[in-house]
Amino acid sequence: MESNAPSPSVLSRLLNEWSQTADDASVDALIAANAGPLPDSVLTSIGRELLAAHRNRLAPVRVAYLGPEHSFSHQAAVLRFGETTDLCPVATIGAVFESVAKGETAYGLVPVENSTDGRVVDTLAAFARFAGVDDHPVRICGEVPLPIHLHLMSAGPRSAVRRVYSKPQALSQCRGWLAEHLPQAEALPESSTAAAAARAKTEAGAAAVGGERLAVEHGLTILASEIEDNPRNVTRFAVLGTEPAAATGDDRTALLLRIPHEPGSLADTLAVFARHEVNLSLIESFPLPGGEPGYQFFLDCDGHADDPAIAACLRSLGRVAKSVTVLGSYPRERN
Ligand SMILES: O=C(O)C(=O)C[C@]1(C(=O)O)C=C[C@@H](O)C=C1
Repeated sequence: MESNAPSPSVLSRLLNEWSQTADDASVDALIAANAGPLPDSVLTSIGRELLAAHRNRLAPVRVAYLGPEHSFSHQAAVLRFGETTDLCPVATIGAVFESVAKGETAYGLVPVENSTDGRVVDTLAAFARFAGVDDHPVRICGEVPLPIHLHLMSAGPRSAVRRVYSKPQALSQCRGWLAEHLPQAEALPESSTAAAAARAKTEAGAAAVGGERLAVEHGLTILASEIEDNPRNVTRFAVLGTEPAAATGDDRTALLLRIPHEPGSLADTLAVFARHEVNLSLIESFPLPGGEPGYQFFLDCDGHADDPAIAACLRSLGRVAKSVTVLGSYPRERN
């Protein structure tokens, strides 16, 4: 019987022809020209996978993420780097930074902030720790906004659930639902949603909160779907790397500022952004290391550090702040 499926050699020719000249912008162009029948989301996945497969054949890439497999960090890594990339699960967010810093992996994926729950403390703590190290090579070179849908899953029935495990951020994103629908259950922390699912599989009376794929992989039953308190729940991941990303005209810059611990110092700092007409999209205060009095601040602003306006703003900041660390400039992704 004749098959309509292209042979592997046709596929690899296709792969070569399209991806030899293609880059990330080509995937966007593919979507812009899409007249069906495939939906944009499918075409985006195909384009990205082709590109990733070709790049990996030329120079294999390793990427660290908070595992185990099928965590949201894993999903973000697949979205950004494709299934053919060597995706390496590690146990903590700090270990993702270490892996990139030591050159064990070229990139890392870490969650930075969630639209319901706010900042991810472990990530900011790692940035704060590494920013103090001279010549530290880890920087942000991209972002991945990922819609987060949370499901309650268990090996037993809902009436038997006494403990609900997940990463604290995921538990917090559905704390209203848990309080209303499972008031008898104790919410307990795990190192990731994927680790929580593994535990729910073996522990009687335990359930996990995580992504749909985890239930499939661990043979758990979904007891309640989409339990996130905010239906537009999105987590923004940072892509860590050691090479700076070039300016695209639609970029974001992440900064860590240490400012004098005295009245008016934060106001003076913010006035610099206003004077240079630079828009801020995030500001988070964070304690200084070693219990020193005062705070350090994480800020995201629109633009690239190489843009003249941002470069001038950074020079002025250098005059009011004790230290200014550019954590990275990278293309903005819209979700
Ligand atoms: O535990 C996971 O699955 C993760 O990838 C971590 C993480 C986070 O810490 O924010 C990522 C996305 C969701 O917000 C929940 C958990």
